[in-house]
Amino acid sequence: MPTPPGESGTEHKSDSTPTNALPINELFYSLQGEGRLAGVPSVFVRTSGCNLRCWFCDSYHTSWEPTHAWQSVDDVVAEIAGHDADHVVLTGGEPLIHDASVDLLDRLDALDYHVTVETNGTIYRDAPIDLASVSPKLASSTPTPERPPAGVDASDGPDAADVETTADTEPSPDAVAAWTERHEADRIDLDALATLVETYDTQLKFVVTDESDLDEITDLLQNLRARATTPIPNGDVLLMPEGTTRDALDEHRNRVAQLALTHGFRYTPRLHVDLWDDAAGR
Ligand SMILES: C[S@@+](CC[C@H](N)C(=O)[O-])C[C@H]1O[C@@H](n2cnc3c(N)ncnc32)[C@H](O)[C@@H]1O
Ligand SMILES: Nc1nc2[nH]cc(C(=O)O)c2c(=O)[nH]1
Ligand code: SF4
Ligand SMILES: [Mg+2]
Repeated sequence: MPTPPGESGTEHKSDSTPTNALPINELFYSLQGEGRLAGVPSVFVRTSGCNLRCWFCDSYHTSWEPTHAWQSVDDVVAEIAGHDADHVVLTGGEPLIHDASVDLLDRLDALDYHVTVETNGTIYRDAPIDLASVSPKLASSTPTPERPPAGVDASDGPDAADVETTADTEPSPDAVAAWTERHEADRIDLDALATLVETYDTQLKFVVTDESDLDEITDLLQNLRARATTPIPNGDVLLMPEGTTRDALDEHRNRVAQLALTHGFRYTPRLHVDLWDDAAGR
C-alpha cells in the first residue's frame, strides 16, 4: 500500500533492527550519471522513504511504494569498501530524512571518501558532505489525479500510452490527491535551501519538464540569492531533462539543452539512462 501523508514509509523497524541502521533499497557501483561529476565511478547507496512524492520519481520503490532491508551502518560501510571506488553517492528516496545518514556520512568522511548527497533540498543536516547535489522540486513535479505516479499504469490518464507500468500495486486516487496537497506544501523550504547552499559546495539540479519551468527556476533563484549569504553563480545551476528512458530523453534533451544556453545555466545529461536505458541498479 502507498505510504499515507505524514509518514516517510520507513518508520516501522522490527525488534531485531540494529539501532544505528538505514533502510537500504539498493547499493550498487556505477558511473555517476548526473551533475558536475558525471562519468565518475562511484558507489551508490539508495535509502528508502521520502517526504515528497514527485509524479515522475524514477525511484518509485523508495517513495510511492518504499521497499528496503534495514542494514547497520557498519554493514553499509563494509559493502561500500568492497568496491574499488573513492566516490560515494548517498541518494534515495530522501536520504536526509534519516538520522543514521549522518552516522554513515561521518564514517565515510573518516575513511576519506568523496561523498555526494542527492537531496530534494527540504531538509538541512550538519554532516561532512563534499558535494550537496540539491534538486529543488518545481510545481511541475506535483502529482495530481491527471498526473499520477509514473510507476503506475495510468490507463485513465491523458498520456496513458506513454506511461509504463512498473509497480504491481498502485496508489488509490485518494492517496494521490492527499499527496498533491502535501507535496505542494512541502516541496520548497527556502531556509533549508539557503543553509545548504551556504554550508556545502552545492549544485542546484532542476528537473525540467518543459519551458514553463524556467520562470519558476528564475524566481526561486532570485529569492534564494536574496536569502543566502553566499553567492549562487549560474554555473552551479544545472538543467536536467525529465525522463527515465532513452526514448523519453531523446524527445526532451535538445529542448532542455537549448534552454540552458538561452538562460546561461549548465546542462546535465542523465548519462546512466543514455548508456543503460531504464536498467535497475545502474
Ligand atoms: C530519485 S532522486 C533521490 C534524491 C532526492 N530525493 C531528490 O529528489 O533529489 C535522485 C535524482 O533523480 C532526479 N529524478 C527523479 N526522477 C526523475 C525523472 N523522471 N527524470 C529526471 N530526473 C529525475 C531527482 O530530481 C534527483 O535529482
Ligand atoms: N548512474 C546513476 N547516477 C545517478 N546519479 C544520481 C542518481 C540517483 O538516483 O540519485 C543516479 C542513479 O540512479 N544512477
Ligand atoms: S523527492 Fe526525490 S525520491 Fe522523493 S519523490 Fe521526488 S524524485 Fe523521488
Ligand atoms: Mg536515479
